[in-house]
Amino acid sequence: MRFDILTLFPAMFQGPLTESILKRAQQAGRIEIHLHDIRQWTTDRHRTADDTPYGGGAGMVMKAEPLAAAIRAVRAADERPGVTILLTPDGELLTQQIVRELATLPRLLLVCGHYEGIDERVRETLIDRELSIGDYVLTGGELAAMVVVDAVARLVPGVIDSESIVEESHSDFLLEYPHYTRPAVWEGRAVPPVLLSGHHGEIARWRRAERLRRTLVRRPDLLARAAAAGVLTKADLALLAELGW
Ligand SMILES: NC[C@H]1CCC[C@@H](CNc2ccc(C(N)=O)cn2)C1
Repeated sequence: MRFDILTLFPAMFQGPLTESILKRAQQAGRIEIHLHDIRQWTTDRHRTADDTPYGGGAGMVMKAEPLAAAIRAVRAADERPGVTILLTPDGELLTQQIVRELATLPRLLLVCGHYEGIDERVRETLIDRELSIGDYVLTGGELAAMVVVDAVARLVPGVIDSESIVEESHSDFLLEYPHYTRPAVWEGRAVPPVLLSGHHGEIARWRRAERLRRTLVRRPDLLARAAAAGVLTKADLALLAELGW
């Protein structure tokens, strides 16, 4: 899978995309990440990428010409079809379901805005989808783009071992079961005995019950979505009834 990131600050991506899992995934050729400095497509001496807003008001707006030229040039750089996404607080809220959908694409172009926004005419003509990582405003779209790359890349086959994806949080709307490792007793707190029993069926049932209980307590909204999606078994529903759901 190929990611193209269009930004005014490519250097911001050193670190999250050059360390650990994403670095290894790139070295293994599972994913490609290409950074593009939007200023490369400015044409004036001052390399102007933003300007004052029509209608007045504070702040600056990203100019249409450089951004449009950058998007068109980057799209043309690879024949794989891609979806062009603007990261913005006004966008559709990112969920694991959307992440899974994006992970099936051959290519993603992520546009990182800055200032007060980007010229609306670019949004109307060249942006396919607008996504938000949450209801808060950041200084730029770069951190949001890193979140999207991280969440999507980890679902690309071969990037992480597929077992750990099966029962993680939000995979089926439910939260994760609690995790433990050695020592068996830590500061007087013992690991739940069932996990040391070696009874794999009981362990699976205990973990499923923990996922349901934690989701009920912490994120009842997700439980409703799980029920609507039909991912709750009869056993799940019986247990939830016991828990008062
Ligand atoms: N009008 C402000 C807005 C104009 C366009 C550029 C963004 C950059 N900042 C962002 C980007 C994304 C998110 C998010 N929640 O995904 C938050 N903040 C700021």
